[in-house]
Amino acid sequence: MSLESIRYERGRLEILDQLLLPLQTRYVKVQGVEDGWKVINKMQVRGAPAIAIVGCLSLAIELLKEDCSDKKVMRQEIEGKLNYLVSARPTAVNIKLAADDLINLANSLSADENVTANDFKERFIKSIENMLIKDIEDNKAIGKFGCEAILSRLEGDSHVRVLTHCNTGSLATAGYGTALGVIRSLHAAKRLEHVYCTETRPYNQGARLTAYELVHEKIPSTLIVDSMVSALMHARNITAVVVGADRVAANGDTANKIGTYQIAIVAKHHNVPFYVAAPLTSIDMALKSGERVKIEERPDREMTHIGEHRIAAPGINCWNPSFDVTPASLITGIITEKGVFTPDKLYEEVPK
Ligand SMILES: CSC[C@H]1O[C@H](OP(=O)(O)O)[C@H](O)[C@@H]1O
Repeated sequence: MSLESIRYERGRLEILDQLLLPLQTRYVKVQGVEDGWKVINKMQVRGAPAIAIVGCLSLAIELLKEDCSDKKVMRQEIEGKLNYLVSARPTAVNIKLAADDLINLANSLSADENVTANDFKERFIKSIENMLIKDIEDNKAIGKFGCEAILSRLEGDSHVRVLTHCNTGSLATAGYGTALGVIRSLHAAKRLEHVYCTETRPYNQGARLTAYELVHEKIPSTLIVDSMVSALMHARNITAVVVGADRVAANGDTANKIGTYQIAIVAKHHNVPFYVAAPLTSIDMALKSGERVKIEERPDREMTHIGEHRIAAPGINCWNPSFDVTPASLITGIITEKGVFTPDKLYEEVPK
């Protein structure tokens, strides 16, 4: 079993085709930005951080092959290719923020007369490669802070039962994961009694990917159908819910996988703390609230079929939004690599 969603060395990028998991482990070569756009849009690679990292690495691969001596031309091409990559999926903000940072870097390298075209290329590609390392460091810090936050609400050394949704692990990031990173940290601290993961229809990130990661690491876990969340909270004493994020607005409203909003409502009803785990690269401080988040709608076939097998009546209309927005009022805390913030304090307290 491989949990490495991204395989990269300079000049070579492969991604684990997550459409084939858990039954097949197959890596797909990414040889430029067109390949990068395709594997993101088809969800062969998915997860807000992984989308940003793979998209930018696909640009690094393409740039390395180019023999360009004109920095201004390079800068222009970089901007165009990054804007193209951002268009692959609209809801997660990570790739947009990464593109903005990289365009700013390209502008400053292009304007600096002491920087040669080769220096430009080297420093630009290095900046993208650093995203891989930083993402894992951020996730380890998220795991630590999230573990501390959940345990701080308990007395003694009791063990916790956690519910999570979708996939936020090594298959959604460069490694370790965000919400699943919190779960890994609780497990490492020997304080995790059990984790429940939802199947997360229709792409089944939970049943196919999160379950895959949990089984691989022998973390005590149970898969539940999305519609079981209320019954689970009624029947089992769930300590906390921890989910990921695709775009957190400045007021703490959070866009995440479809179904997150209703889990937050059920958690509120049962007085179960509801945490969002997300790196700062998932926080869109330019967005005042979740009202205006663009929610991606995906093809009907992702609902009506599992693989080649049709499971819905031919001719039925479908509505397939890939995300929903959980209002800040339902969120206990936002766990980042810089600490845990209540939604009302996020804008003023998160380091800019
Ligand atoms: C670590 S962020 C993962 C985030 O992305 C997932 O969406 P998708 O699988 O469509 O890329 C889901 O919303 C997760 O919470």
